[in-house]
Amino acid sequence: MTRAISLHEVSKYYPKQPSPAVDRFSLDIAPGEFLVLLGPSGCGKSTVLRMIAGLEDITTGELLLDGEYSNDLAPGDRRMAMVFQNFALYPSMTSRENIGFPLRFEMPGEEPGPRVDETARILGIEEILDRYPGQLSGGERQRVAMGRAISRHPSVFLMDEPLSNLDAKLRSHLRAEIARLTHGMGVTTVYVTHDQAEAMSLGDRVAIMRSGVLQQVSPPRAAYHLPENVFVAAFVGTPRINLLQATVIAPLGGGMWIDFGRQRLGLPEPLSLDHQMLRIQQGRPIIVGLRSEAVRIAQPSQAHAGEVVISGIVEHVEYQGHESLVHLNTGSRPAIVPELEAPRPAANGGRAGSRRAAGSPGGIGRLAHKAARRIQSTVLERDAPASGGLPPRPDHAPGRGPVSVMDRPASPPETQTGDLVVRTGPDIRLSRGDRVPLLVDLAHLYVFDREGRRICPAPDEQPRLD
Ligand SMILES: Nc1ncnc2c1ncn2[C@@H]1O[C@H](COP(=O)(O)OP(=O)(O)OP(=O)(O)O)[C@@H](O)[C@H]1O
Repeated sequence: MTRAISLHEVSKYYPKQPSPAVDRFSLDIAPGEFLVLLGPSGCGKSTVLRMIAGLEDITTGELLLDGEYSNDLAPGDRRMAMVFQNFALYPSMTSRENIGFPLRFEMPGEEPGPRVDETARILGIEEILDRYPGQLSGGERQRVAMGRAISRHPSVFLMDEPLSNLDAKLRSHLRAEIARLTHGMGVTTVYVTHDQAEAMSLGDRVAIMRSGVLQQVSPPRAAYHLPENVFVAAFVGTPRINLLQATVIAPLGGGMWIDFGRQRLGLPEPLSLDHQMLRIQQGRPIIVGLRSEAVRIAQPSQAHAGEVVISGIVEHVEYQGHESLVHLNTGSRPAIVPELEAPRPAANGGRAGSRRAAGSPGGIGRLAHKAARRIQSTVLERDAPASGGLPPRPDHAPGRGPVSVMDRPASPPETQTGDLVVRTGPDIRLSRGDRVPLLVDLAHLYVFDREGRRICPAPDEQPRLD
């Protein structure tokens, strides 16, 4: 039997800790669902998992299992099986004994052999049943650990970074195996990871946490395409989304631009509904998000409808075999999400940046409060645009831009990293200092407000996932 799990406003305070490890966490997990808890180290994922398992007391809030209040239910009565990162096998027992051990308690008087054999068949580990953990590879040990969980026929699997001790190839192989197994068995699974690629490939839904606070729960595609805030946008996706500080310029006479300091993006007219909504941001700082698929290096003559032209100067080309990542300087100021990266080194030894506390949105009701909790201190901003060899500020009308193809400035810029990373084919030949035209696809433009909330595409819009 598989079961529903509901957490209502669950908080966890550890002794002597000033702030909660988990802060008013609410989530409903459907029977048979594969739910991934995703977030950076220390954000409270394992604590949530352990509260579901009954290994950690809930300080405030409610845990419901199949609708029944279960905060005080003993771990052994929850019919849940856990798989940990460190395999947790008994070294003096063979694989067969490790898998059969919990069954001796769950099915007293019954011979565990048939269940162990059935499990070994499912996992393809019949060959190693008589070996001890010390005689197994990491991947084999983790299979045995999973076997021990599966053989119990639990109603819920709780997995805490079960693959993080394995090498990349094995991880991807076992990931596929876990997906196949859990979906095949239809057992509710809660899976903790800090690896966004793992979360995206495994989860029916992904719950993204930051500093104990749930940021967004959605299917992986929505987490990628419609991140609710800048933290989610930055955490999900590889290469990481480009985040640039900008302002909206919308003169009364018409037209609208997004101004990055040295360059502007002209929004095509007639303005889309989403872009019209940006008018209220006029003059306020915003954060623009451009995923790598939103920008391409190409001649302006190749621009499709909805693409506008800016330019950038090549700082560095990262060859990756199947593609290259081109780091460019567009003269913009990156916005940095604190937990996810150290501030990038400033150009020419300039100041690294100043932390500005994100303002509270003020008491405009519960939703606003909730949103504020999600996004507190979301972004750092780097003070000055990178200097040296910057592209000129284009004098362009909406929808048009400067055309300057790979002309090499007399003295190349001295910046160490760019503000924009663009994906290209592996064969592109570029050198540091080349100026290249960039086509920005406005259909893939994200805009976040000063507090990091997504404002474009508008939040209440139906997902447009094409
Ligand atoms: N037993 C404990 N006593 C005090 N603080 C704790 C305890 N366990 C966890 N914490 C703290 O609670 C916060 C959340 O920890 P938790 O292990 O849930 O995070 P996590 O997201 O699972 O991190 P990781 O991915 O590194 O395991 C952290 O700040 C951690 O230091």
